Amino acid sequence: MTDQETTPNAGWLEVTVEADAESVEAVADLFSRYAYNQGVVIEEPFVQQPDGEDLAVDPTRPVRVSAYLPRDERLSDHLQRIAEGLWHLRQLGTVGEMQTAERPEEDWANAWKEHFQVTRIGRRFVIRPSWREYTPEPDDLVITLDPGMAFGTGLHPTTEFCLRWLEELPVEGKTLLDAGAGSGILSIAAIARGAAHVDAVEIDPVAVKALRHNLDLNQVTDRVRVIQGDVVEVVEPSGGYDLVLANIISNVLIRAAPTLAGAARPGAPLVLSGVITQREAEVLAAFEAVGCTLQERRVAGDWVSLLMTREA
Ligand SMILES: C[S@@+](CC[C@H](N)C(=O)[O-])C[C@H]1O[C@@H](n2cnc3c(N)ncnc32)[C@H](O)[C@@H]1O
Repeated sequence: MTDQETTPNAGWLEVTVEADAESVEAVADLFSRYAYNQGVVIEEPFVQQPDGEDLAVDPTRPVRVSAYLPRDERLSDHLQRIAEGLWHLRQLGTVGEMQTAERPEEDWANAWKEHFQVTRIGRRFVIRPSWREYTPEPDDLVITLDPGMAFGTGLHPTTEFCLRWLEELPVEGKTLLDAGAGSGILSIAAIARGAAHVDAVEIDPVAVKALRHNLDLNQVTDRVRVIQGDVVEVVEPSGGYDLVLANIISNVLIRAAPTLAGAARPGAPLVLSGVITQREAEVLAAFEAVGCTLQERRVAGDWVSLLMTREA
């Protein structure tokens, strides 16, 4: 967590819901409106393979979304609103019943932080939560993160897809667009791989705060420009980027396809992530319609990532 100036003292109510992949972001958004410092934990049933190669999601474990609500005079009102919100979300997807658990005040620090361990992704990237020690191996590219409420701890398959592409694609000396930058994890990773410059676009002001903080932590503020706003409105469709990264939900990707395709220089790759398999065909069609060609697709459980190139 970032910016925890004061912590309420009356204890916490932890609320948890299990949801399908498509509903997770909406549930997390709902919880974040009432959670302390808008913090939400998403536990993806994702397991890292020992050989570091393949991604795998454990289908026997559901996705869990949880948050800590302060035990204050607004609690019952907030629970009511969450219950209403969950009811609406159940009309659209699979969202389980809300579970609650009392948490004493002293659980707070650990409850947040125990979820985030030092994690190796691919051969070289190591995600280090800012409160954990890590001694790097010679080739490691360490990304120090304080995820706060922003998406992007490296633990989510959609982020991992992008990190693996970043390890494989030519990045050195290039100019990148990170559309939907969240915590800034991909922008920082790109700079660690030798990118010359990244434009990091993020719509959510709370995420932008975490993003700036993480750029500071990694001392890359001079090479990453933060642009707050909707990617469709703030990105130049003639941007001439050498690589476009977009880990955003399908609806936004589809809407932003002309902008993102235009932003890539002719022949440049676009990495699309955040796509659930049910929406893959629509996302693909949207990008093909604006002159992009599929090069490769990777799948992990319900999630798919597409590597496309803009026509030369
Ligand atoms: C799935 S997260 C990805 C975060 C990070 N890039 C990663 O790979 O882990 C998607 C991010 O896109 C942001 N976002 C959603 N719609 C957007 C839009 N129209 N323009 C810019 N950012 C957007 C969200 O606020 C969220 O932080």
